[in-house]
Amino acid sequence: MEDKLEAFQDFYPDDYSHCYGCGRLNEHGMQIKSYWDGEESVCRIHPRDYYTGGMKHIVYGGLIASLIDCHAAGTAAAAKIKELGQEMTRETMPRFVTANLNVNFKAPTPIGAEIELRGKVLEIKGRKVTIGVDLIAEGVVCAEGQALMIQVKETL
Ligand SMILES: CCCCCCCCCCCCCCCC(=O)SCCNC(=O)CCNC(=O)[C@H](O)C(C)(C)COP(=O)(O)OP(=O)(O)OC[C@H]1O[C@@H](n2cnc3c(N)ncnc32)[C@H](O)[C@@H]1OP(=O)(O)O
Repeated sequence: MEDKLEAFQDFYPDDYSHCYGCGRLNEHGMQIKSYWDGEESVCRIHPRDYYTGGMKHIVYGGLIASLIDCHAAGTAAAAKIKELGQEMTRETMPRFVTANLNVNFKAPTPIGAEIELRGKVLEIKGRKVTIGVDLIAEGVVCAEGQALMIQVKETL
């Protein structure tokens, strides 16, 4: 039976599915999955307990940045295809890479808690899509990110 495709990342073609954060074909990666939830995008993940940041009970900041980055990349692709009025398919899904990423770390992110990433499309300007992402754990916004994603030219 064919796999059911539904997360944004499921629509990345095989050649583009090796990202450590979001590539479904990277067996060592986090394989995050992002979805629409109304006008926002959402991703939920339980990072493994060895992603510690200095102290045993705190998530590593680089991992937090990676999660925000990959959720923003998926959201940018999904937002662009929505703007074009097209369906997500492996043939049509545009590919975006990060040109700029800013993360504000607001509170320690506890290890062991489910992390929720909520993305908002802030601007779509041609190939440039700006996404804001809140990273939430135990009801607290632990980090806020903003990413400028650029659609790669060969996928236009
Ligand atoms: C490349 C091949 C790999 C393909 C893979 C695809 C993978 C799809 C699967 C998903 C995977 C997800 C992965 C997670 C997200 C990463 O982690 S991606 C990895 C980290 N990011 C990178 O490696 C990107 C490295 N940088 C680059 O390749 C190129 O600089 C970029 C970002 C593609 C831009 O190059 P370009 O297409 O030649 O852009 P260019 O025409 O110069 O500029 C376009 C516009 O963007 C603006 N711009 C460009 N860079 C910046 C910047 N840093 N700051 C502000 N504005 C900027 C320009 O000013 C310009 O604006 P306008 O004049 O149009 O208003």
